[in-house]
Amino acid sequence: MPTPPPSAQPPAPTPLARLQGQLIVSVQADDDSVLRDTAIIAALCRAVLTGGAGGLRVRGADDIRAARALTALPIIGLTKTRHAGVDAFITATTREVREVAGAGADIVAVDATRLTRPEPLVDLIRAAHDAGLQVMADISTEDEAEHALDLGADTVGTTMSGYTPHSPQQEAPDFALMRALHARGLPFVAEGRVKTVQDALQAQACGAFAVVVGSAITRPDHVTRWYADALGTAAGPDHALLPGLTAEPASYTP
Ligand SMILES: CC(=O)N[C@H](C=O)[C@@H](O)[C@H](O)[C@H](O)COP(=O)(O)O
Repeated sequence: MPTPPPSAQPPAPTPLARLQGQLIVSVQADDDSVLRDTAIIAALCRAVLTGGAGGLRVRGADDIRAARALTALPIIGLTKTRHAGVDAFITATTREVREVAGAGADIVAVDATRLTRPEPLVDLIRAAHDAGLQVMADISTEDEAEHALDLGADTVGTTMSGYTPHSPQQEAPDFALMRALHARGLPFVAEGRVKTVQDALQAQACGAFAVVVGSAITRPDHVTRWYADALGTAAGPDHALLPGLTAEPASYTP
């Protein structure tokens, strides 16, 4: 039977469509963490892919390239940069959008809050689409979500709730925001302080089309701190590590 012409074939699902219902694992390490090393990030990516992650969220060109070499599953890429005089820090410039695209991400996460920003959000969205990437707009409120989607973002993430002064400061994921987005028919990824399987299930029940879990899976230093603080046994690295060893990254090259 002859192969149908390309136009007759169904279009390939978009990276976001492939993430529907999936667990996305954010594999990032803080700059002052001993885990802040691309080889370690790559090993963590392999571990979570083995465990059943349906996608990855990865920061910085080197780590995105390392993740790309491991999987064809969707990768959400981002940068985190403190820009002089402004507050937005998640992929806030078109140069960084292109850097994330060049490193092989499928989706770019951009700061879509109303924090002060170096470049207009609409320019970031356009740059991403021009580079063939979908856009996940990281927001902290319903209004920010609506605005980002109006400007052409492909989805929003609740990532920034709790990290802007105008959103609720709380330990739990922002389920109220999730419910509000769902009630307005706005597509969203649940992200931010999803710490337990129960949290992830609740996020799904609130209408999330995918759930991102970061620290609870890939930041053992943070998770240990949660337990130690709760038990009242927290000791600093000076107490725990032998002289000469620090909690600083071993071989990080920015
Ligand atoms: C606010 C901010 O900078 N969030 C960052 C965004 O990429 C990451 O540091 C978080 O780990 C990620 O959002 C996942 O969240 P959690 O680690 O809580 O599961």
